[in-house]
Amino acid sequence: MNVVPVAEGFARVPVLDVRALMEPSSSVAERLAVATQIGAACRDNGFFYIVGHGVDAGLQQRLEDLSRRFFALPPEEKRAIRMALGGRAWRGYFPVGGELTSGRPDRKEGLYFGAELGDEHPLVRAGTPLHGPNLFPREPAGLREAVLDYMAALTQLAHALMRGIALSLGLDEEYFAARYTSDPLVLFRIFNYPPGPEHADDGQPSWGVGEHTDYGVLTILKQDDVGGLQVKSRAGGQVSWIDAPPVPGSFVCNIGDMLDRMTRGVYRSTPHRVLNRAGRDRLSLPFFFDPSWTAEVRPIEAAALGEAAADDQTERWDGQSVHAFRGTYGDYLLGKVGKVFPDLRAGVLP
Ligand SMILES: O=C(O)CCC(=O)C(=O)O
Ligand SMILES: [Fe+2]
Repeated sequence: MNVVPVAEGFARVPVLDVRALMEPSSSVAERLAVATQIGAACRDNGFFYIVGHGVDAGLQQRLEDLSRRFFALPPEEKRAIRMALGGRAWRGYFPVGGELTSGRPDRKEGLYFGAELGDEHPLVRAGTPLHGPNLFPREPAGLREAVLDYMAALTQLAHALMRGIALSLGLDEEYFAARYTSDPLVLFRIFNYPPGPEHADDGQPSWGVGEHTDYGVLTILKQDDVGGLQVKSRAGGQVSWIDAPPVPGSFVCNIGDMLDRMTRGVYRSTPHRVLNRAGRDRLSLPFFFDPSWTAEVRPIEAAALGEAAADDQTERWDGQSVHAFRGTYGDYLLGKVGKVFPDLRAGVLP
C-alpha cells in the first residue's frame, strides 16, 4: 500500500490509499496492510484522508456543480423544499442560521437527504423519524439523480471501509455488517458555508459548524478547495486544533460515537469544527454511515482491543458519555438531532 506523501503542516491527518479494500482481487496481506494504517489513524486522531477509493470523479464533479447551482437560487426557491415540509423524514433545505451546535446557530445553509424510502417501507409506515422520501428541488434538473447515485457509491465505499476497520481490530471482516450495518442508516448532507465576518456580534468566532463529534459509525466527507475544517488532536497528550485542508481527489473519514462506544474509547470519535475564513462560499458534503435504527450498539469483546480507554465524558463537547447510554441507535440519534433543530423537534418527534 502506498502512503501518499503530504506537505508539512497536515502530516498528522494521514492520507491512506485504500485501493486494496475496494478490489475483490486483492490479497489478504494487502488488505491487512491498509487495515493496519486505518487502525493507527483511528487510535491516533480518529481522522484520515482516503484516496484510491474508486468513486467516479465525473459523478463527484456533477454533484458539486449542481449543488452550487442550487445554493445560488433565490431564497424563496430554496424554501420550496424547506425541512418543515419533510416532516418526520427530516429532509429538505435549511437556511443560514437554521441549525444549531451546542445551542449556537451555525453559519451554514444546507440540504438534508437520506436513503430514499417509499411510503410502503415498514419503517416509514411505522412513522419512524429520519426515514422516508427525500425532498428534491425542481431546479437544477439532475440533482436528484446525482444525489441518489452518489449515496449508492458511498454506501458501497463505506461497507468496504468497515471491512477494513474490522480487520484493523482483529475482527472478522463482516463483523460490523453482521451486527449493525447490513441495513445501515444512511444520512447525507450538502452544506454551503457562506463567507462572512470572522467573529459574531458577541466576539465569538463565527463557526460554520461548532465543535462536535459525529453520532454514528463512519463519516465520509467530500470538501471543495476552500478549507476550514479543523480537528481536535491529542497528539503527545497535548490538545491542539489542526487543519484538515483540501487534498485533491480525497475524502476525509472520521469515526463517530458508535465506534467509540464499540471500541470502549480505543477509537475515539474526534471533535471537529469548521471556520470559513476564505471570503468565498465553501461547499462540503458529509455522508454519514450509521448502524441500523433498531440496533443496540454494544462494546466489542476482542482481545485485539486491549484495555478500554477512560471515559472522556467530562471533556466531551456536550458533556454526554457515549458509553453510559442504553437503548437503540435510533434513541441515541433522536436525543441528538432534537437539539440541532429545536423548532422542528416540537412538530415531528415523539
Ligand atoms: O463541513 C465539514 O467539513 C464538516 C461537517 C461536519 O462536521 C458535519 O456535518 O458533521
Ligand atoms: Fe461532523
